[in-house]
Amino acid sequence: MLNICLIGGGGVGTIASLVLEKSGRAKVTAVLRSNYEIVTQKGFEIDSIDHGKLPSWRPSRIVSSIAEAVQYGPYDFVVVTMKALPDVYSLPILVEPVITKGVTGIVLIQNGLNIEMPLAEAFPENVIMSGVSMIGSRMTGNVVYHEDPDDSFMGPYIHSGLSRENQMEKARLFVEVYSAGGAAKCVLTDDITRARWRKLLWNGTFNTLCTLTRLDVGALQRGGGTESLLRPAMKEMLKVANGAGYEFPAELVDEMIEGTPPTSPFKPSMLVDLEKGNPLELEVILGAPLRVARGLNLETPILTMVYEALKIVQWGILQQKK
Ligand SMILES: NC(=O)C1=CN([C@@H]2O[C@H](COP(=O)(O)OP(=O)(O)OC[C@H]3O[C@@H](n4cnc5c(N)ncnc54)[C@H](OP(=O)(O)O)[C@@H]3O)[C@@H](O)[C@H]2O)C=CC1
Ligand SMILES: CC(C)(CO)C(=O)C(=O)O
Repeated sequence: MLNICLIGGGGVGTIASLVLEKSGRAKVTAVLRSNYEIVTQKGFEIDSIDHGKLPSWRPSRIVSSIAEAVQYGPYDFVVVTMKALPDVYSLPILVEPVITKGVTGIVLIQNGLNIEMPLAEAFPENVIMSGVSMIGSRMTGNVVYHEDPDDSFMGPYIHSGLSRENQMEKARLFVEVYSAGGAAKCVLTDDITRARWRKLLWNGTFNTLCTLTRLDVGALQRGGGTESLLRPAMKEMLKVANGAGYEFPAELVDEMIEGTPPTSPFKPSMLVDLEKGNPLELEVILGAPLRVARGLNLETPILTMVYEALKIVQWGILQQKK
């Protein structure tokens, strides 16, 4: 039985806890924050495309802080399903109390690029892995509405502190357990960064342009944004990915745009965060690839303008939070 600490009981984290517990091979201690009280009292009310309706579900244990979770360690894995916000908090400092050197695998199920790097630097004797998830799952209070299947790539972020085999083994174990819990699809990959770049083509453009215009993905296109901003921005992202050594065909841009029809009322997570007044995952979704572009001397005029504008939006959100 794996002992797992999961931090972040939102849309993704609740479904991940459920899947891990359903495997019968893991006990989850979930660290909750704003929804701690309500979930303790009522459980999570889940409506899931993969798992059906669960009126009052709880993981093995719920705690209100990482400090409280420490006593239930050591953990085989710490799963992080908070928003990736390196400009707001330091993840290595936050998780440090629940990490046992050489033992605990750290799993980041989050959007963005290079999110694993600071953890690999802080914990060179631990396996760091991450998940690129295509799930659609939203949380309000204790209510989870999971509408798109839990479909992900997971794999180790290979670093020099441990043997490659050791890192692949630990990641394989996590994927095995996650798959056993009834996730729609969970595929082990030895190149998680490639999966991250591919998803960034969508997140780096749809998420950011919808947030800037405050429009859903359909309205962004119906309003005339496809040829003026969306496609050129996605081509810039493709150029940076290719420059970084992650080759994708030019047709992938058309495929991604065609796969997101102008009739869709879908709001990307960054727009949802803006509407809730929450910080945006701007640095990992757009800042990180643009830093790669700068290092490669690649021009990204549209993405750079979008990034600079959203940095000001982020500043406004963080001022409100103070
Ligand atoms: N939702 C989706 O469909 C998808 C999301 N993703 C990615 O998955 C990641 C998670 O997203 P999502 O589940 O939607 O995010 P949510 O905002 O729904 O959930 C994040 C949770 O983390 C909690 N949290 C934040 N900081 C702490 C802390 N210090 N201690 C304990 N809990 C904390 C938040 O609590 P509080 O309420 O107190 O802020 C919140 O419950 C993101 O990187 C997102 O981009 C990827 C694909 C799809
Ligand atoms: C692509 C999508 C919708 C994941 O399912 C996403 O990652 C987001 O909204 O940020």
